[in-house]
Parts: sequence; structure tokens; C-alpha cells
Amino acid sequence: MYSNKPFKVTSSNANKVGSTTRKIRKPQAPSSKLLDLEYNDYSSFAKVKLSKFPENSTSTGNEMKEVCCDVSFTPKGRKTQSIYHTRTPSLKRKSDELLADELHRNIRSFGNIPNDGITSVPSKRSTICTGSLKNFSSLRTNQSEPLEPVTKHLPPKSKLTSSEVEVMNLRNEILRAKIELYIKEQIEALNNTMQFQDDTPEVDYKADHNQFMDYEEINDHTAYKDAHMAEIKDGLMSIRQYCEAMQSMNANANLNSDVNHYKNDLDLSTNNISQSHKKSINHRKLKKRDPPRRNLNDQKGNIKVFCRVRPPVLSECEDIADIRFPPYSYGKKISLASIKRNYWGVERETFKDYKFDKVFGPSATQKEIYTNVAPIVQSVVDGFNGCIFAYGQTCSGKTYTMQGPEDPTIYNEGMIPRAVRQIFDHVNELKAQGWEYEIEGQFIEIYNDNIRDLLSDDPSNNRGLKFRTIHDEQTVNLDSVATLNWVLQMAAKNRAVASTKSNPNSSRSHSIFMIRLMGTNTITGEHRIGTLNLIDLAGSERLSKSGSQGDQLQEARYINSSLSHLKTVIQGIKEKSDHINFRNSTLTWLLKNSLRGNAKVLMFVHISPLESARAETESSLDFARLVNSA
Ligand SMILES: Nc1ncnc2c1ncn2[C@@H]1O[C@H](COP(=O)(O)OP(=O)(O)OP(=O)(O)O)[C@@H](O)[C@H]1O
Repeated sequence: MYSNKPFKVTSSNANKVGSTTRKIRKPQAPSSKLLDLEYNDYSSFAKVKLSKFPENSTSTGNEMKEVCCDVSFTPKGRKTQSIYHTRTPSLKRKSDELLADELHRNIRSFGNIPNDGITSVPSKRSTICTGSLKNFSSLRTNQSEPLEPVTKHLPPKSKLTSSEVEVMNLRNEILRAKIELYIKEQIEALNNTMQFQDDTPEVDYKADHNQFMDYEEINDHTAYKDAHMAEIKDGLMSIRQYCEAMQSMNANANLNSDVNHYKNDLDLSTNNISQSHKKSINHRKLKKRDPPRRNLNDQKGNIKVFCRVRPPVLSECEDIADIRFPPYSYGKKISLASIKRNYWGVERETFKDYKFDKVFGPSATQKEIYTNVAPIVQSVVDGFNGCIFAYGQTCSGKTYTMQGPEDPTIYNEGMIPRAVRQIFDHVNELKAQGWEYEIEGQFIEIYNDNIRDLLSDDPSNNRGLKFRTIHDEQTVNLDSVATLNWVLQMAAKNRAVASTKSNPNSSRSHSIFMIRLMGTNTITGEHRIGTLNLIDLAGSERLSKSGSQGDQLQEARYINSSLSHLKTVIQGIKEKSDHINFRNSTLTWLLKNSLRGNAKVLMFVHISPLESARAETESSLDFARLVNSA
């Protein structure tokens, strides 16, 4: 009956809340490292006691404090689960030593286990419990009396204390308010969409690509509207599920009737949506094209922020963070969800929301990403400066976005090859209007604050050259796709990479691919010069976590310090400071002309999907938010 295996719980339950499937995370409390339960209903919170808990126990007297068993337990309406070990939340606040003492006392008093029969490793809570239970279970198998079923000890509804009832009622109130809010938002979003469908003229992007970075205007408009409508429908579906989940909970009768009322509203809205969608499609067919609706670039600052969350790989599936993209966000919002438990063990979901110019989830393709940045590239051909930089912690997918994977195909190649091809195509198109272009490319890296030429046969020769003008580096005449491929191969070969704890192929430098276009119109004599910087920043990393030593530690320090100078400079720009010190690091010095003036700058913040990277994720998102408001 008892398992001698270390009882590490691996599965977890899914719990529907709102529009998203919520994975219950094991909170910080030591108990929950070992317990896998659904907590969304207070009555199913496992409070269990030992079957022979002696009255004269030296423990604190809380009978619900601990359970050591391997019995099945069926919370109301849910599938059977095994509980191995839990304690009341009050133990949360005790130190490891106290916790160890407490456990030992309880187990000894229950099974008359001698002192030396319990293995203890006080600094690791889960290990303490494992050791204790192993011993405990081997003794318990000889006893005739089985453990009582856990369900027997669940607090019956009538025995709930007044404060517990109060908590339950409050929770229900909150959930009810949430439903109301969700539905209102959905219906509002729906109204906006319908309005948007009717009012928005179609846009000819090629006619005015200065509308850069407004993805509503970049993407095919019709496709966008259809996708948008689908999003709203998804949202309504989620709300419906939310209502059903609420009904299945043991909520009071009033609430159920309210939910029914909302469900009826939803049915109506869904019908309206379908009809309005059909109407709008017919209406759209009759519309003729008007000039662009607005120039987003004029309304907002020159620095825009996109956010991309990379997909997890198979080995990371146990460590996924709860990152959400609500359906009503129009692809601009990202939320970091976390679960907090109060003293009574009641869980509360908290969200940290961020809004950017565009948010790409893990399923976004390289093509989709590029479609959204293409207008910047196009504007460079027309004589503007552009700068796209990938920012984010190590192993968040920056190099993947900028260059693509190690062996790229036409489908997953990164932004750099796509940008060069677009430039070639656009330059060819302009030939008919008398334009002739010279295209130059440079690929450099900033390694330990020094500039190195990635196209040189021996890039290490360039170490030690600080604040050089970039014109001293090797410039390649980008005249064909073959030259471009050579450039990319040389850069990949020469770039400083190393295997770190987080990434076996971690970039240890900031790389900058510069394309300079000089155009002359042979008919009108007009000249244009535009420069595009495509920057793959090295990933920030926590020195304590990365475990870097020697050269890698030095590299990490340079990386972190240059990124910190970048933050300071951007903050200075945001606050319109009189003096911004660009010369603090080579990176900021090189980006000087790209960050100020009228250059079009896009910061692409990259996010790891992992829970263990939550702190870095928050820090990256906080910085991106700062830039977004610049
Ligand atoms: N969108 C994506 N789709 C598929 N795989 C991805 C994606 N983004 C990243 N990866 C994979 O994740 C791993 C880490 O990505 P990458 O090397 O680009 O991270 P990075 O942020 O550049 O890291 P570092 O700063 O350490 O160089 C790589 O194996 C990469 O192929």
C-alpha cells in the first residue's frame, strides 16, 4: 500500500479560469512541492489528518497539519488523485529547521519510530519529507489499521468557520465581477470591431510605406479583419466556458441565475457577430480604396517595441510559465500570470500586464515576423535610417529571429537574409524609374566592448579597437544573393559563441549587420542615402545563475554592463535629458545616431517561455515597457 519511491509529484491539473487553461503551479509553500491538487474550490482544499494522531502530541495541536499516506482521494467532481503529503498553510512561515523538527515529532508520535529511524536533510524540505516518509511507510505496512480515506477529513460545508464562509462568498463575488468584466470587454471589443470593419478604409501600403510599423496597416487588411473577428469569437467561446466552469462550482443559486443570464447575452452576441461579419464582408466588396487612415509614426515616438515569446522545446515542458495573450488584446498585450495563496490557502491569480506595439506568441512564424518589420527595410531604400535590435535574456530566441536557425531553410530563415532580399527586389523595381543603387554591407561584433570585424579572415586581430569609426571595417559590395550568403556564413563562423548553462550556442557578443544604400536617379539627379542596422544583442544573464567563470564571467560582465548603459541612454532619451553619455560603452556609441534623430527604431524584446526564467522575463518586459513609453 505504501510507496517507498521518493514522492515527487510530476503531473499537475488543469483548471479552466476565464479564457485560458490554468495550470496550477506549485507555490512556494513547502507542502505544495509535494502536493498536486486543484485549489480552485475551497472545499476541495486537502486538509487531512493522520488516523492515529495522539492527543498528547508535542506538536502545535493542529490536527490538520500533516498527512503521510498514499491513498486515493476524489475531490468533488474531479478525477481521483493520490496525496502523498501536505501540511496546513501555517507551516509556510516556519524555517527549515522548525519544519524538520515538526515533521519528525509528528511522524515519531504516530508510528513510535525511534529518533534515528528518520533521515533528515534540514536544508531541503522535500528531502526531509522523503526520508521521513520512507521510514514511516515501511513501519506502517505492518499495521493492520489502514489510513482513513482522505475525503472523510475534508471539512463539511456546515462545519466551515464563519471566516471561511466569508472567504468563499468573497471569492464568488470576485468571480462574478470577473465574469461581468470579461463579458463587457468582449462586447465592447465586438462593437469596436464592427465599427472598425465599417469605418476603416482599405490601405495601399506600397503607396506610403512611411506608415511603418503599424501592423494593422502592414498586413493584408482583409485577412487582419477576418483574423480579428475570429479572435473575438474565440473570446466569446472562452467566456461561455468560464460561465460553465462557474456553474459547475458550488456557487450559490443567485450566481447561477446570473451566469445563465450572461450566457443568454452571449448567445445573442454570437449571433450578432455572425450576421455583422457577413454584412461587413458584403459591404467591403463594394468599397473602393481610400488614402491611408493615419500615420502611426507621427502619433507615437520613433522607437517602437515588438515582443516575441519563443516556443519551448520538449525537454522544457515541465517548466512552462503561465504567459497569456488575451483574445481581446488585438495582439498587443501580454500577461504574466502567477498564483498567490493567502493564509487560508485560498488561491488568487495575479497578472502583470504589458502592452507593446505588437506581441507575437510562440506560434508566430519567421515570415509573419518579417511582414511586420518589412516597412522599415523599405523605408531605408527611400533614404531613411532604420535600426532593429533584438533584446532579451540568454536563450530567448534573439539570434533565431535575426539570423534564423543554424541550418536555415527558406521557411525559417531570419530577418537579415529576408531584409537583404527585399532590398534587392525593391532596388530592381526602382530601376524602371531611373534609380541606381550601390549597396554596401558590414558585419561587426562588439566583444568585451571592442569592435571586431566578422568579415575579416581573422576577426580576433581587431580586438582592442574601441570607438573606431565603423568605416574602417571591411565593407562588402552586396551585389548578389551569393555575396549575401557568403557574408552570413563568414559572420556565423566568426561570431564569438560559447556553450553556457542556458544555451549550448550562446552569443557572447553584440552583432551588428549594417546595410548602406546610396541611390542616384539618373533621370532627375536626385540622391538618397539610407542605413539599416540589424542588431542581435548578446543575452543578459544573472551571473549567480549562469555559473560563468573565467573568460565567460568576464564576457558576461561586459554584456551586462553594456546593456545597462543602453538602458540608461534610453531612459535619458525618454526623459529628454540635456546630456546623454553615449560614450559609456561601444554599443551605445555605435547606436548613437540610430537612437536619436529621425531614425526608425524597433526594439524586439524576446521572452523565454520558462518559469525558471520568470525574473529575467519580468526584467526584460519592464525595460521594454520603458522603451515603449520613450
Ligand atoms: N521561434 C523559435 N522557433 C523555434 N526555435 C526557436 C525559436 N526561437 C529560438 N529557438 C531555439 O531556441 C534556442 C535558443 O535560441 P537563440 O540561440 O536564438 O537564443 P539567443 O537569445 O540568441 O541566446 P543567446 O543570447 O544566449 O545567444 C535555439 O536552439 C533556437 O533554435
